[in-house]
Amino acid sequence: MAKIAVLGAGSWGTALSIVLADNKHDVRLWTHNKDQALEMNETHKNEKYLDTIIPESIIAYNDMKEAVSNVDAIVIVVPTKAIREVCQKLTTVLMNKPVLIHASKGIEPNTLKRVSEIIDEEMPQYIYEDVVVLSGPSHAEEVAQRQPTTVTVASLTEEHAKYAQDLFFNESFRVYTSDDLIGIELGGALKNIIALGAGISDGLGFGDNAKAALITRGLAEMTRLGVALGAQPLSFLGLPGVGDLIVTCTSVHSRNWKAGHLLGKGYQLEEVLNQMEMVVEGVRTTKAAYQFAQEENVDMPITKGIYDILFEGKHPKEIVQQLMNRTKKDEMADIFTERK
Ligand SMILES: NC(=O)C1=CN([C@@H]2O[C@H](COP(=O)(O)OP(=O)(O)OC[C@H]3O[C@@H](n4cnc5c(N)ncnc54)[C@H](OP(=O)(O)O)[C@@H]3O)[C@@H](O)[C@H]2O)C=CC1
Ligand SMILES: O=C(CO)COP(=O)(O)O
Repeated sequence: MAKIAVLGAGSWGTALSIVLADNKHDVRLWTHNKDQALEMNETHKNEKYLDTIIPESIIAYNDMKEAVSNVDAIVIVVPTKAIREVCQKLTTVLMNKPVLIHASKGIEPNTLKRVSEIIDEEMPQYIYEDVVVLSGPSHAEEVAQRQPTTVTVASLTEEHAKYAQDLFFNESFRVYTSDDLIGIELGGALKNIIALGAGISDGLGFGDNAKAALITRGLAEMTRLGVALGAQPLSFLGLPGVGDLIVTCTSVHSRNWKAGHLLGKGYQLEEVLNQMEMVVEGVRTTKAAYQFAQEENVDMPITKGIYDILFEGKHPKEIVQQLMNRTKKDEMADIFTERK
């Protein structure tokens, strides 16, 4: 059995800790909030984030140095905007050389870095083994109830992807491997933009046809950007692509869908984010993908429309009109290579 520190005690960090504890690993769940660590150790609950009893074998820590002492693996599960800060702290306290696994889904605006690139940038590579990404259709609420879930892990080395697969794999949590680190990270990040769109569409009162269109054409533009950035196109047909699009665009659990739904109902972005108690990764990732698409000269009309709603104050109905009235085209034209 492995000794594993999970950094980030929100809904996803807690759910992944439960999977690892079910697999009999020694799990240390680190939070930057002292009261939350006390609550979890005393009550075995993390009420703000998950409506589930946490196995007693999971020990919560507020001291990162203690949490990561002599661990074999570290799972980083904080919002993308907190990755740099957590890696900087980790660099000062890490004594051995664990495998790093991350399960965060975002791209950083301005730098346009994926999470594994941020980790590489913030941490000297001699203090960790490798970075593995874990991604796929996996709402924390269902994982914590041991409902059947499938995800994909990817890294630059097969050995470390397989290691992560072994750590998490169990009868309700099926883990596949992939060698496409870029595609698996981008799929999980970019689908959040489309989930915002699906929520907006529902908030406007549109039905299943509009949502199916968003998912399908969203997949086309995710794939276009991904391929331009070096991802394998088939990865977008897998769990972190189509799978995660379906779950996030159609589930009441999705934070991105919920935020989009409020936007579609007419709330302003600031009001929406004030109402959400959990991270809505799609907002920052929309900015990053919009910047990326401009830089790479890739056509991403849905992403641009959502960018305009979020950051340019455009009304969602105006964006729907724009999207529907784009130039006529062949559905599969330049599906992977289209440039503006
Ligand atoms: N929830 C889900 O079902 C899934 C989420 N993900 C991804 O996992 C990542 C985390 O999401 P999720 O758990 O849902 O987010 P939540 O909003 O549920 O929780 C975020 C957690 O990170 C903590 N945190 C925020 N900033 C920092 C910081 N600077 N240092 C340390 N801890 C910090 C928060 O602490 P505080 O309470 O103090 O704010 C909170 O404990 C995201 O990238 C998300 O896309 C991926 C798959 C499924
Ligand atoms: O990535 C997720 C499920 O796979 C979670 O999505 P939300 O952040 O929209 O809840």
